[in-house]
Amino acid sequence: MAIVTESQQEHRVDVVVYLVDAYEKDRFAESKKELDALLSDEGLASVPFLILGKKIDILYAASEDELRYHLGLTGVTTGKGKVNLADSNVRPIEVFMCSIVRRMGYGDGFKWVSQYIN
Ligand SMILES: Nc1nc2c(ncn2[C@@H]2O[C@H](COP(=O)(O)OP(=O)(O)OP(=O)(O)O)[C@@H](O)[C@H]2O)c(=O)[nH]1
Repeated sequence: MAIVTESQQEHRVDVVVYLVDAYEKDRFAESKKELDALLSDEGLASVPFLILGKKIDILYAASEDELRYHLGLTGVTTGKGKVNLADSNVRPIEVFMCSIVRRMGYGDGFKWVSQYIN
């Protein structure tokens, strides 16, 4: 599932938040296909992508590295913390793991992506 937020006035997309169920490993291929389509959308070329791997509270959910691998993001993600990409042509993209029921993880992701929204 992707949540695309647009600024009200300019109809400009500010960020893509892409949610993947870390527990449903048999759907990773499908998730990768959808994600790849969004990543190659010219209209989103410079838009930051926050990938949220959810349901990590469930036993056997994929680890962050596993999810990164299955989504084809190994070596592609741009780094957590403060990473200045303003002078580069690199689109910010990062994976954060979370549990909605335990209310954990997603805050770090939104904090990370907020540094790239003007
Ligand atoms: N344990 C757990 N349950 C969650 C989490 N996030 C959502 N759920 C529950 O999972 C159920 C289905 O919600 P989602 O998976 O978010 O819904 P969805 O993505 O529209 O469903 P699918 O398209 O079928 O994957 C609901 O009962 C949620 O409360 C989580 O992080 N941990």
